[in-house]
Amino acid sequence: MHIDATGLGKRFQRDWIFRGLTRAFVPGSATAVLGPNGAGKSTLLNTISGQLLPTEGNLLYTLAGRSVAVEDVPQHLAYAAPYLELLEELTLVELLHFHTRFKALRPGMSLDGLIDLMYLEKARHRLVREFSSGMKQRLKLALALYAQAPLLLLDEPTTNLDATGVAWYQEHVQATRQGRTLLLSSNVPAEYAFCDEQLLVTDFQRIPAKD
Ligand SMILES: Nc1ncnc2c1ncn2[C@@H]1O[C@H](COP(=O)(O)OP(=O)(O)OP(=O)(O)O)[C@@H](O)[C@H]1O
Repeated sequence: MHIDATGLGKRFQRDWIFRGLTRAFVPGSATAVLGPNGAGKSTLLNTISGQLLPTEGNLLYTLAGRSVAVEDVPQHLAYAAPYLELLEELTLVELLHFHTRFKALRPGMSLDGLIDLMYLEKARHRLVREFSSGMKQRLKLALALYAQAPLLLLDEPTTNLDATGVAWYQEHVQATRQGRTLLLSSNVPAEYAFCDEQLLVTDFQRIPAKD
């Protein structure tokens, strides 16, 4: 998906979180959205995903040469973030069946294939609520990475992962990023080292107020 942000700004009450952001995000690119805690990385991802309305500026989405209305962006989007919860009252297999009714897996990937690559074969019939935080994170990431979605947003993707989990993430993000538009919010170099673009949110916080 091609995304054109023009003069994008977001304000909560009187505070501008970012302002004057003009940038294109293109298929095949991976952009690391960087900045210290509270800088506005998640706010920017949520604005680009269409879940938060910008206070000013425009976002235009184009897919295969056709414009996409902001309300239709979710159907083209896969999003993994610490604040997006899993349905923990389901078993792993139940959750995968439920989730993939709304968000199909990419061609060639099956539910069993996904369970295998997450190393969760023994947990097929366990409630997700009983998973460790690292198992839950691998599940969130696998659902996003292997979704059939041209726009991929990852917020702090290695949260709760140990060194093996981080290596697993690096392998699978590389295996699935081709042709997608990827934005990744992070403070951890191991998460974003592969990204070809960087966007420092604090660069968009010193814009003089017009009002
Ligand atoms: N719904 C909201 N209403 C008011 N203020 C908000 C809201 N959401 C976020 N903020 C504020 O916006 C600022 C940016 O928050 P955000 O979560 O985007 O930062 P972040 O860079 O992702 O931080 P972190 O690295 O800690 O995850 C913070 O000051 C936060 O308190």
